[in-house]
Amino acid sequence: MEHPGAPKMRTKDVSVYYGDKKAIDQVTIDIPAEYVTAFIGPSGCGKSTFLRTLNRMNDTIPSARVEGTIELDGDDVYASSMDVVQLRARVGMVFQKPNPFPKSIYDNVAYGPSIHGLAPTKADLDQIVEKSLQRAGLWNEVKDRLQESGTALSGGQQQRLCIARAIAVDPEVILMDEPCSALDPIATAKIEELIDELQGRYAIVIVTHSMQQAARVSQRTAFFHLGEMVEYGPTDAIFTTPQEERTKDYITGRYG
Ligand SMILES: Nc1ncnc2c1ncn2[C@@H]1O[C@H](COP(=O)(O)OP(=O)(O)OP(=O)(O)O)[C@@H](O)[C@H]1O
Repeated sequence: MEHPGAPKMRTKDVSVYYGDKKAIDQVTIDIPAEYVTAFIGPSGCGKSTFLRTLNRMNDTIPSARVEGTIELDGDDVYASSMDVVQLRARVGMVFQKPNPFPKSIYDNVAYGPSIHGLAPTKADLDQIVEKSLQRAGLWNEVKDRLQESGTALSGGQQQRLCIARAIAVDPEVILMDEPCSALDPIATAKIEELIDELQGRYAIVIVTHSMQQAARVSQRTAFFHLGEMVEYGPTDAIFTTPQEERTKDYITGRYG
């Protein structure tokens, strides 16, 4: 790695349509390899839509169409040769509502590495499960109940389980779509601490409604408005010396 801000993903002139409606207009951005990048902006401005283009989650929406180019370490994400299952292991995703599989805690984490052939033996798999749960800050809370259902955990624990599940396949990028919006303040603080610990190991992109959260967890912030990326830069600069009028209006609470 040349420097922490070196790009992991690059998008160029990315537009996204739902049918005839344009939801994202020509977004060009470099996502740094070792930073947390926050996407902020008012409701409906396209943050989630753009996030989902990065690992082709929009493929699951029949009316969605993506134009422009997106690269992951120089690989064209939308190339016909791109294996989407592999892509989503390299670019993992954590959703707004924790969505563990209705399986044991162990199986939730073990499933990905098993289907991707990352664990030749049961001992290897055990080790991946333990390491992933540790990294997700959940190991101590669940180590004695790995066979219990993932859905029996609290909301905050379920979200950390989903992060462990993403980590287990050794991703390069983790996309988080408002990962704390269904959580209480204590569970939210734990996820924010966790993001801090994971920073540097993975490129992390987080969509958040909370400017405070963006300021706390990210090193880079992109401000979206009406499908455009209006401004992008170091988080401190976006919040203290925004260059664009629309960014200024948003961070001072004039709309949103
Ligand atoms: N599956 C879909 N089909 C059609 N239109 C959609 C779909 N998903 C989103 N949109 C539209 O695309 C635009 C951007 O939505 P998106 O959810 O990406 O914005 P957002 O900034 O993430 O909003 P929020 O913060 O409220 O989640 C909105 O006008 C929305 O109505």
